[in-house]
Amino acid sequence: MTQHTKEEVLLQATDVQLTFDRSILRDINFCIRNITRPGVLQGQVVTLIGRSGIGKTQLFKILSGLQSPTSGQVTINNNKPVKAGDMGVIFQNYYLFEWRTVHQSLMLAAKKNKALFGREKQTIEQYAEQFQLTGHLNLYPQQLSGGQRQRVSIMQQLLKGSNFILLDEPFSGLDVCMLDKAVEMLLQVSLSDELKTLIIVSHDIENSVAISDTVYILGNEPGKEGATIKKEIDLIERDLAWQKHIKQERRFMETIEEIKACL
Ligand SMILES: Nc1ncnc2c1ncn2[C@@H]1O[C@H](COP(=O)(O)OP(=O)(O)OP(=O)(O)O)[C@@H](O)[C@H]1O
Repeated sequence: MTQHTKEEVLLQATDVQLTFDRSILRDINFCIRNITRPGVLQGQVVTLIGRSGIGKTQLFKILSGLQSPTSGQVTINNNKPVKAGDMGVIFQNYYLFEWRTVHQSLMLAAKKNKALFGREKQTIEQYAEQFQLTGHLNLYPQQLSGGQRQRVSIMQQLLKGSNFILLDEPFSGLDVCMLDKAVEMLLQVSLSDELKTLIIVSHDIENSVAISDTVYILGNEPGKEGATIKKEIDLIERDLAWQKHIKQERRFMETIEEIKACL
């Protein structure tokens, strides 16, 4: 197993319940901790998996502070209840301001981040190079491909300085080639900054697990209404985390089969 330590709590969900006309989510408890490895500073990548209609989007909204649970709470950064705006949220359609150029949108995001004061332009250029968008900064969103829009959305959140980035179906609508690039890019984001925590909600089990260190499977338990965390898989303990070509390994495929059997 890769040598590592789990340190302070970054996010905690405690007894989260969500009820509409029936129970949707119940007894959701989990904790995301900062992980350190000797000589490596990096963030966490957590994936939430569950079959269609189970409650992933509802949990995503609760984690991002966009919806209040019926009871229970989600706290971040030393026990503060999460509120809308605390998290960088990247929705499936990569919403961008269509009337602004990429550079204008990115500048707006950078200006919100006091830590970048005076270095906004330079930081945008650095990220644009890293995300292969240098030649696209003066284009409007409608002139970009799906993959490029996705990269601009992620850059926006990084520039804003969001330490938590929630991604709803980050792999949908991407072709096979772009998929590999998206996986690589998210891995790069998580490995490039110890403070970033990526929380991914996805149907794409292979690709999301390939970049995660923890997987939570949301599901129903027999005789109980409402979904809960049925299983937590620690990919670090299984030595499946942080490896670029993990998808080709048999051990990885076995874990994927285990997850599918749990859905
Ligand atoms: N406003 C609402 N009122 C009542 N029930 C709702 C409401 N919004 C969602 N639901 C129900 O909550 C459940 C969970 O929905 P959710 O969108 O979270 O599922 P999901 O796991 O994200 O599904 P998918 O993978 O298909 O997107 C569904 O059964 C849905 O019908």
